[in-house]
Amino acid sequence: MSLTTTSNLIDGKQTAEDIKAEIAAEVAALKAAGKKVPHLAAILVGHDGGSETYVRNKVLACERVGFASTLLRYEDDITEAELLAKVDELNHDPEIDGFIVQLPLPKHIDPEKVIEAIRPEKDVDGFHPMNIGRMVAGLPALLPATPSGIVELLARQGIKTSGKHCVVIGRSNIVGTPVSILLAKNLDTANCTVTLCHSRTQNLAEICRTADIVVAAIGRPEFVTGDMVRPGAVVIDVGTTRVADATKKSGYVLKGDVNFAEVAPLASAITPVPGGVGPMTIAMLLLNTLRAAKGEIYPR
Ligand SMILES: Nc1nc2c(c(=O)[nH]1)N[C@@H](CN(C=O)c1ccc(C(=O)N[C@@H](CCC(=O)O)C(=O)O)cc1)CN2
Ligand SMILES: [Mg+2]
Repeated sequence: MSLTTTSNLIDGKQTAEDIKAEIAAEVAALKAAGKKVPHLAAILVGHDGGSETYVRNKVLACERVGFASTLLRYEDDITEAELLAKVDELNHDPEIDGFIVQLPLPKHIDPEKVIEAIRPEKDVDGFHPMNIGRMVAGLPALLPATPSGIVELLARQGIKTSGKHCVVIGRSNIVGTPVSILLAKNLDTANCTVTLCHSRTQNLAEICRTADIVVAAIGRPEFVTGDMVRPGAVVIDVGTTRVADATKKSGYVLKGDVNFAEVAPLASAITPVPGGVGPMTIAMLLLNTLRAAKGEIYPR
């Protein structure tokens, strides 16, 4: 049987819609019970095109599920001290259940310092060391959205992970490192044997070919080529790089970290870009906001 058909596509967009419908039903129930609806705030610094899109989509997603949302925009000359003061205001604002600071930040601002300044119970990105530490320890935590979105996507597609060899390419704090930890956890939706590869890994292609599941999160367009993937592997593409293309109205095309034309015919299942992991990131952010509002992880 040929695997070259679209039947091996993992529809992250639809899965994210399903999750949003579940969240919307919970919000409707909260409303019906006379309770406050969850309120997400987002801080956006500067005018990066990708960040503008992602934050806009986060605000639209809040509307979709019935959350309140607040967007706080600052120019890219905001000082680190000023930004930390805004974070502190949100930390102490009883109306706000959770908030994010969109990354990347301008070079003069230390993202680690900003992330550490967010109260863990409002850290709906799941980036604070307290949430990362709790995740590593297997304690209830607000989990980082893209990693938990990948695990959820595999689970909802019925893709078996237990005992499988998963090769993660990329060790960022946002995706590669946390997803490698999550996938190795003793959970029904994980239980993988994980190899974490990065820019210094030797024999990367060879290691990749041993994978049952490849997670490409290296931020290099079309890095994973056909010769790196074992026929029948599951391929999860986290990359969303805007590559200049004068023939497009937008001036760019969106490229994943996987050479889709080469890899899709080999893979038993593969996420597209767009429409794969990206929408799951936003759905899981909403889920974290609901959890924060309900005090599920850190009781109020
Ligand atoms: N504070 C945060 N900053 C960043 C995060 C994050 O989780 N929190 N992750 C990425 C960007 N990101 C979310 O913020 C994100 C990236 C991509 C998508 C997405 O839906 N992509 C679409 C395509 C959209 C487009 O046209 O560009 C897709 O893949 O279908 C959502 C969220 C870095 N920063
Ligand atoms: Mg995607």
